[in-house]
Amino acid sequence: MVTVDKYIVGTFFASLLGSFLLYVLRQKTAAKHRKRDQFQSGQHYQIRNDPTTGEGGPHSGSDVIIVGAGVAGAALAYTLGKDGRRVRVIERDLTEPDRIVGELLQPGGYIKLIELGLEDCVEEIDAQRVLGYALFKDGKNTKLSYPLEKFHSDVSGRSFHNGRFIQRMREKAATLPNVHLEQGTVSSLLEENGIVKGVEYKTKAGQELKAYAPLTIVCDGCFSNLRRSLCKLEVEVPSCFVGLVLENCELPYANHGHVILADPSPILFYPISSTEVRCLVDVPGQKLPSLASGEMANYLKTMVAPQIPAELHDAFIAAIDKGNIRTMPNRSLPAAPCPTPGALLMGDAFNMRHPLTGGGMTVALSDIVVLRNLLKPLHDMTDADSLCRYLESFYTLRKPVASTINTLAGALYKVFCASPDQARNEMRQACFDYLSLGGSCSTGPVALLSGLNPRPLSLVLHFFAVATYGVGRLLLPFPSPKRLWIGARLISGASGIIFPIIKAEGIRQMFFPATMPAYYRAPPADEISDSAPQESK
Ligand SMILES: Cc1cc2nc3c(=O)[nH]c(=O)nc-3n(C[C@H](O)[C@H](O)[C@H](O)COP(=O)(O)OP(=O)(O)OC[C@H]3O[C@@H](n4cnc5c(N)ncnc54)[C@H](O)[C@@H]3O)c2cc1C
Repeated sequence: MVTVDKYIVGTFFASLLGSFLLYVLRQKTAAKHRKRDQFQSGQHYQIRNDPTTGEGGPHSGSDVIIVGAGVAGAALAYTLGKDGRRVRVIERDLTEPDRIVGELLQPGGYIKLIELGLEDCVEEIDAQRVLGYALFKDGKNTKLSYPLEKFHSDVSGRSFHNGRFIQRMREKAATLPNVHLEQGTVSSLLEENGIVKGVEYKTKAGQELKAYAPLTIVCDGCFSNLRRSLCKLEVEVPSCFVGLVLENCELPYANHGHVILADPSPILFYPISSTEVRCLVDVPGQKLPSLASGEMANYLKTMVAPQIPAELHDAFIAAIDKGNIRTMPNRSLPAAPCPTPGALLMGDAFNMRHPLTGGGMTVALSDIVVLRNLLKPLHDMTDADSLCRYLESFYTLRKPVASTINTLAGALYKVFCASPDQARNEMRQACFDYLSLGGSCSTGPVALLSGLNPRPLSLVLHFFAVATYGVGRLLLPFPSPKRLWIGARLISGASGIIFPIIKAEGIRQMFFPATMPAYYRAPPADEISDSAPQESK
């Protein structure tokens, strides 16, 4: 009897405790949802205990101003905030972005996300795991898996709605008490004697304000208005992407990106949620068929639809008929900084590559890791000149990762485009067949593309292995003068593709970074301190 009583009393208290825990959990979840809703409507943000609002005067409260809270700005704000910096972020629009960019994060980028402590930002957004690519050409296809065997089981690519990912990062950054996120459009950098002291911006209410900090990091994206004085502007626009969302369809290879080597240029498909597939159709040049006149819908139906896998055809046509067709220019901008005391460029404002390989976010996140490590030992950043000299090493240290991803994107885009030139088409076919060989012929290039092994030398070796493979096939079993000639043009065409890109990246920085003096630059002595900012909890 006593045992039964004990059992009843025990059960009573256990259920009481259970109900209490359930209540606490519910309250927490409800608060989390309320906060998420506020974030999505953009109402949440406000400056907390920030003395620099308005004309606060030089460096009165922030260590760093970040312009733009997109992929780079939001991740950077969290990273520097976590390291104890007082960060002020000014973003033009804090509502959830709705864009066709930055939807596939390569596994190399996901690893950087882990290094920054931001990996939970791809959770709760219906992100999809990406395990590799499938390549389609002339009715044949081949599956190229990411070489993930040596990594933690959680590591893979992730694809998602860009806006949801960004909103999660903004939300996480704003949880830090020393990060202040506000809505405003920065109109100019405030410069005194060649040193950037801060920014001038307009608030949502139309008020014009100034903000000051020892370091201003400009992350205002691909259409940056502020980069003009901070880098050499050599933006190229080789093509545009036309974006559609396909619903209710299954990709031929689940959890894979799909690249169709179509005519005139590639078409991409990848999942962005459990029910949606993003399609990006590349259109060479800058002039697009008109959306308004229906020319675009006609182009997609007559020129593109016949080239896509049959499984996707109906959903593709339905997406065109639904009418939500978006376009974006595909820009490339080699990193060519004009080091300026008090300011730094990051993200697409600084460096862009063709988005065919989905490398932009990986480069941005990798750059943030490099910058974080450089800034970590610094206590005081007020000596703008010595900080600027020290940060020149950033441009060299970022090179192995950034230049490999950039070069591959530019070269692959050119190789994957159809061409009337027979030598170029041989190279395109050789590339498809080389990747289909499997083994290191597929894992090597995929490791480069995914950011898992971003080594410039490996890139050049694989690129010329493809060209040699193409020439070998032309010459075997019996070379003819015509085939010899095509082979020679193939090699010269391959060189003509890759060498200008490498030159723009900087041969020495790319292949021999350790020979650059900036590589060894030490932090300014009087700015290092034992009491460097502490990590925020
Ligand atoms: C069509 C296309 C598809 C792409 N797909 C991929 C992909 O699948 N994977 C991948 O890794 N990369 C992809 N990229 C590249 C990727 O989108 C970028 O590399 C990445 O978004 C760069 O982040 P960012 O923070 O520099 O710019 P953004 O994410 O664009 O953020 C810039 C932010 O600055 C704000 N801003 C701008 N001006 C001001 C101002 N004056 N004041 C205040 N705020 C301002 C903007 O509102 C915005 O929030 C793609 C690019 C294109 C063009």
